[in-house]
Amino acid sequence: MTQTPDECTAVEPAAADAAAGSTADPADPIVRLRGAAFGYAGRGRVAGLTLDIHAGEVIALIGPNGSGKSTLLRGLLGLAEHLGGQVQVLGTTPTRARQGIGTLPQADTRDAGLPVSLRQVVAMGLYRELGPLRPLGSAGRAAVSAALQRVGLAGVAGRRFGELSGGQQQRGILARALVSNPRLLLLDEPFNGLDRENRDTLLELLGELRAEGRTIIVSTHDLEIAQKACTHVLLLSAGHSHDQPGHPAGFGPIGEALTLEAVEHAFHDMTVELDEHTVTTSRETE
Ligand SMILES: Nc1ncnc2c1ncn2[C@@H]1O[C@H](COP(=O)(O)OP(=O)(O)OP(=O)(O)O)[C@@H](O)[C@H]1O
Repeated sequence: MTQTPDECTAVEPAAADAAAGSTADPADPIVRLRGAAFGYAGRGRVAGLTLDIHAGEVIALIGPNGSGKSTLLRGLLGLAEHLGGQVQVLGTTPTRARQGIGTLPQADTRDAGLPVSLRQVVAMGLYRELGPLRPLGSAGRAAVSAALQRVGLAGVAGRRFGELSGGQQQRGILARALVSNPRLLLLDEPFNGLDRENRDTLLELLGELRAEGRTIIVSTHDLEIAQKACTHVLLLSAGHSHDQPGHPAGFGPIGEALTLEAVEHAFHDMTVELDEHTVTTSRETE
């Protein structure tokens, strides 16, 4: 990952889309942002993003609540509004790139009550390619089985998704993200609420995915995960007031950019403590 100066003036999203176009070169970065801003209802929630993420890099996305981590991940999928700057994902626009991206949204955004089996949940990861009404076919079924095997859940494939433990559901959603063999994975706090065993399993899996050369952006508050599984860190800081968008506070290889000073800078109005492996924060005014 290289950090470049914010040399590109913001352009209209439509112009950025046209620029992204179909001229993708395999050597191009997987994600290229130039002064990018994302938000909702016309209001920027994260802005000033200028960076390149290259194939095989695993980025830990760290920042206080509300700094825009989820908004950035959603922006890369075309699900949050692109409000300025240039955005290129897999050589094209986020919306067009979406099919090539595996995602794991935050646990609280999922509907675990749906009457579907784990196998059906994982198969949903193929519907963007297949279309929802097309049968999976033998290749699709084999991909679903392989993804379930990979996350250690082959034995519970037929169980109703909502009956699985939180850790199993999380691994199931990761299988859904992996089933289409994506080049880019966007994982939003995949370790939240996991017990030690599930956390270790996921950490090991992340290491394997990294070794395979996949590009991954993973938001986390867990520094041990950042240090063990990631090659780079992007620190986001919240705006100084509620009206201001979050913005980058540090960016680079883990060994250089993930320091206590940098984390304190990102969590600027909070007291930061690093326990065994987690960033714990409290408001200075508390
Ligand atoms: N769908 C939405 N519509 C409007 N505002 C939103 C929406 N989702 C998030 N926001 C707002 O955008 C800001 C950034 O939120 P976001 O969820 O991206 O932060 P985050 O860094 O991921 O936080 P957390 O660590 O709590 O998940 C917050 O002020 C939040 O209230």
